[in-house]
Amino acid sequence: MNETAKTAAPEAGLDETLHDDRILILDFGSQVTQLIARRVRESGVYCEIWPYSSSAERIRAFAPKGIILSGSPASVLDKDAPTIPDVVFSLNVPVLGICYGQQAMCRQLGGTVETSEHREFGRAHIDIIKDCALFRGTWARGGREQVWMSHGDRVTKLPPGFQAVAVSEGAPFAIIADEGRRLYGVQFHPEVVHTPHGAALLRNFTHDVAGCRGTWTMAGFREMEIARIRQQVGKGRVICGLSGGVDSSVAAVLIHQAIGDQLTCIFVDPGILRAGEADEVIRTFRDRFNIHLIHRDASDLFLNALEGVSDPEIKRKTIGRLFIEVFEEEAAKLGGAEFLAQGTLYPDVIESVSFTGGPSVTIKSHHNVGGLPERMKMQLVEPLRELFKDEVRELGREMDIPEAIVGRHPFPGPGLAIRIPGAITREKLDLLRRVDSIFLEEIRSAGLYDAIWQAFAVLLPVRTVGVMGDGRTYDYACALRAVTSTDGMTADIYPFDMSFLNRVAGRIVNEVRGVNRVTYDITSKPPGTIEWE
Ligand SMILES: Nc1ncnc2c1ncn2[C@@H]1O[C@H](COP(=O)(O)OP(=O)(O)OP(=O)(O)O)[C@@H](O)[C@H]1O
Ligand SMILES: O=c1[nH]c(=O)c2[nH+]cn([C@@H]3O[C@H](COP(=O)(O)O)[C@@H](O)[C@H]3O)c2[nH]1
Ligand SMILES: NC(=O)CC[C@H](N)C(=O)O
Ligand SMILES: [Mg+2]
Repeated sequence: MNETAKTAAPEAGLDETLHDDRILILDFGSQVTQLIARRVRESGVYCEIWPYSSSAERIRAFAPKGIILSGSPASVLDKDAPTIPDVVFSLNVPVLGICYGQQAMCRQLGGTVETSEHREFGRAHIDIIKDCALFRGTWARGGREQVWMSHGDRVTKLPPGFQAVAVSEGAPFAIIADEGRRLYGVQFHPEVVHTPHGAALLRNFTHDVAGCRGTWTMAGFREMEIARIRQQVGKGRVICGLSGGVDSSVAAVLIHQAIGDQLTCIFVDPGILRAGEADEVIRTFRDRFNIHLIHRDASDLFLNALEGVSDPEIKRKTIGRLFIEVFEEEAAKLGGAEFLAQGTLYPDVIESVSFTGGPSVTIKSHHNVGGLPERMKMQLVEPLRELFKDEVRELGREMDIPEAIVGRHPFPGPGLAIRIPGAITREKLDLLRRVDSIFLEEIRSAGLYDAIWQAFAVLLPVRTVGVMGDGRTYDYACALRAVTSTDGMTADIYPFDMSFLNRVAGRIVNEVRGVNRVTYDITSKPPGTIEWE
């Protein structure tokens, strides 16, 4: 998805000694590998996800204190099934195999795996038959525990040195251990919330078994990153596209702390922002930070280029290209800049190195990435490329960035243009701004803003018949969308009370002349995406 991330990924590892407690997660393609990383980070331990096919040299150089093997859609019984690199077992560090990871470990170390009649998907129970370092303090012998399973294969014979420590109906070897070599395997998924004590189990692995101290904090990260930015940039000049959103604001403040006046931020008004947004961003930033900020009104440029464009991908690419053009123009006015700062986050990096390796399908081109590397003369500075969104927020709070910025819902660079299916017009933009403001105003006054990941309105390209004040109307319909999420990769709809939706719909139809119908989008992601285009 993210070309820039592709270039960042190979050396995404931290070479500093500040965080020498690190766990390596080898990805075999499970849908939930990212959750393993989240749980490990939450336990205060730095970790990275690498493809299972990573080279032995890289793995050795990373010097992990422990290795976790993810699940996989593959079966170890498949011809050409992915295998665990030998180096994993020669580093003398603890290893935890999860589901496929357990099965592959068993097979490679001399056990047997078979396809089972007794497939388990979803909630299951395991019986603990022995005590084990992996769950010391959490579970004990004799207990019956709830876990989440998703497997068709199972281990049927253990490799030498291993013992079963827990069993389930479908998996006689639900947890296995070779305590001497510190090798562990679980058939279930401790990383998902449906395994209630899964996080504690992973914490036991990283802390008690692997001996990590849990020193990964945002304060430590900030110091390390400031040093790294200084080293990369030297005396060079950096420009940072500042949207007022969480990622670019946190990146800008961090870079400013590192290199001060060598940084110039550029806020572009592309004419597709929400009501009052440009003023608000400029005011908040100028009041609060002493960072050089250029405000460029490029609304005519963007709106003229988007005239008559109805294809979502063409809209996105046009917007992406114009952003770069404007950044380059502004950089030239400053006498040139060697670096462009971006708020790339870890999910972008992970997606680009996913297990399949090959090009994944393009669902949508994010405005700030498509074609960037070939065109750019500037080198990228991406200080947040190892963080998840909630970590970025924590870092922002650590640096005293106001809650109004840190807690903001994400807003996409292509803005309202991708919330008006079909060609956009100034009239439609104006209608959508008014609908959107009412929706957000009501969300704020109901105290729901922070419980929602992102909320917005979409102006539909359909007119419907209505009756108002005994007269006929023939106006636009709109859709409201509100979702919960932790990283934007998957999302659930926010379950508003009907009375809330009623109130919002009533206000929209009464106050926005030109809109006479309101719907609520109840599609989760997947199968939908968050934005409509
Ligand atoms: N109006 C804008 N002016 C300048 N740069 C922008 C603008 N909109 C987006 N960008 C650039 O595009 C990048 C990606 O946008 P994105 O929306 O992912 O991040 P963000 O706006 O910083 O944070 P958030 O995800 O919270 O909205 C930003 O980090 C910023 O560098
Ligand atoms: O800066 C951005 N430029 C883009 O081109 C873009 N497209 C989607 N988004 C945001 O990403 C998250 C996931 O969105 P989707 O489910 O629609 O892909 C949601 O938070 C979206 O708002 C974008 N952000
Ligand atoms: N979730 C997994 O790792 C599944 C592994 C393997 N595909 C199985 O069905 O058992
Ligand atoms: Mg944004």
